[in-house]
Amino acid sequence: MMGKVILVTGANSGIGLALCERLLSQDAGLRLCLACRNARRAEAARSALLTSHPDAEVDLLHLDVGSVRSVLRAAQEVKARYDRLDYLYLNAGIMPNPQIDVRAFFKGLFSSGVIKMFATAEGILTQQDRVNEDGLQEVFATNLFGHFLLIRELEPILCQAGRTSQVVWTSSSNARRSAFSPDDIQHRLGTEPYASSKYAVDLLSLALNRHNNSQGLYSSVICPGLVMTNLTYGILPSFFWTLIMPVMFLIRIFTNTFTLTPYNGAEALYSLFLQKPESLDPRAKYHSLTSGMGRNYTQSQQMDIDEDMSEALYVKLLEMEKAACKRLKEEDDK
Ligand SMILES: NC(=O)C1=CN([C@@H]2O[C@H](COP(=O)(O)OP(=O)(O)OC[C@H]3O[C@@H](n4cnc5c(N)ncnc54)[C@H](OP(=O)(O)O)[C@@H]3O)[C@@H](O)[C@H]2O)C=CC1
Ligand SMILES: CC(C)CCC[C@@H](C)[C@H]1CC[C@H]2C3=C(CC[C@]12C)[C@@]1(C)CCC(=O)[C@@H](C)[C@@H]1CC3
Repeated sequence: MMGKVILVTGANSGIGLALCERLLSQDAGLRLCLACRNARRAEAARSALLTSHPDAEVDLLHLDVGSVRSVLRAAQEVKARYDRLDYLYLNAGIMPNPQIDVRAFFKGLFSSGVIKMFATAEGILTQQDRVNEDGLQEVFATNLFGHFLLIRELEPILCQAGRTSQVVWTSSSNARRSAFSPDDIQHRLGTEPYASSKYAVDLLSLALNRHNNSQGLYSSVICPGLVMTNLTYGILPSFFWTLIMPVMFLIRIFTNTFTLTPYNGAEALYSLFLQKPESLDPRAKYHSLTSGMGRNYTQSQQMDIDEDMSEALYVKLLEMEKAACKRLKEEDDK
């Protein structure tokens, strides 16, 4: 019989790769599937993991989570390869063209909300989104919709009698209700597509629990804190982050959300792996935190979400799923 199978999206770098490393260190008998869009980067990640865990079973799966066709293809492949899926880590994410509002940053620095600003980036960060080949907003498609389709397609192996499975989303403390509009779930009209997409992740996770717990599928969300990865190197160049690292360690004394390394950032993802899914709170976000002394831990915090909004989003996503599949079928029939 096949051992536990874990699929991680965006596994070739940053937090996703650190999670894979930590999972294999805990249990070398796991079967890991790295779902990545770039074959070269995926192969490099696999080699790195096999260097530290030579006997591990590490598979590669081509998945561009921002493309409907790629998601449907990848899901077929997963169902053909594995007869079970125990953990699905939905970690791939993007923040294109980020911009810091320098004036708002300095204003925030001398306000009572300074700690919150460092923990959530509220009011100082915007992005420029674009429309992808499926006609969807790219941030929404990558951070949320592609992952939603993947879950829906993988339901037959996620929801099996007598077994539980766990979906874990890498959300963010940047997720904010005021950045999300139920009438514009793709955030076509605003300048905070990242905050909107992560808030939608929080809402969707709640809806998934409502609809799927009875079939053994559980969903949770985590925030890794501020971590130095390719995503943050897109906000400020890596040399700048290195230059201000002493300041960052200083800030960590006041806000334990500056986890900084991918290993620390993966703490909450890893801690959920060690817990029974039934014992987790569907309304909580699990935060990776690191104290001023460098101690890693996970702490849960109640999310600012409600059932009605989460259900409304779920219904809209189901409609979009139908439309997307219909469109692809028509394209194939041509
Ligand atoms: N770093 C931080 O401070 C924080 C990060 N997060 C979240 O953590 C998650 C991981 O990001 P992080 O490790 O920081 O950044 P990285 O950029 O290092 O990792 C992102 C991963 O997602 C992959 N990815 C992006 N787009 C797609 C796509 N269309 N299809 C498949 N894979 C894709 C990337 O692949 P590729 O290498 O090909 O680009 C990469 O492997 C994201 O969801 C992010 O929003 C949340 C809070 C804070
Ligand atoms: C510390 C330095 C002197 C100045 C850094 C200022 C900003 C660039 C950072 C302050 C708070 C940071 C932050 C994020 C990005 C960089 C900051 C805005 C995130 C938005 C990165 C991605 C996430 O998902 C969030 C959890 C981060 C929240 C804090």
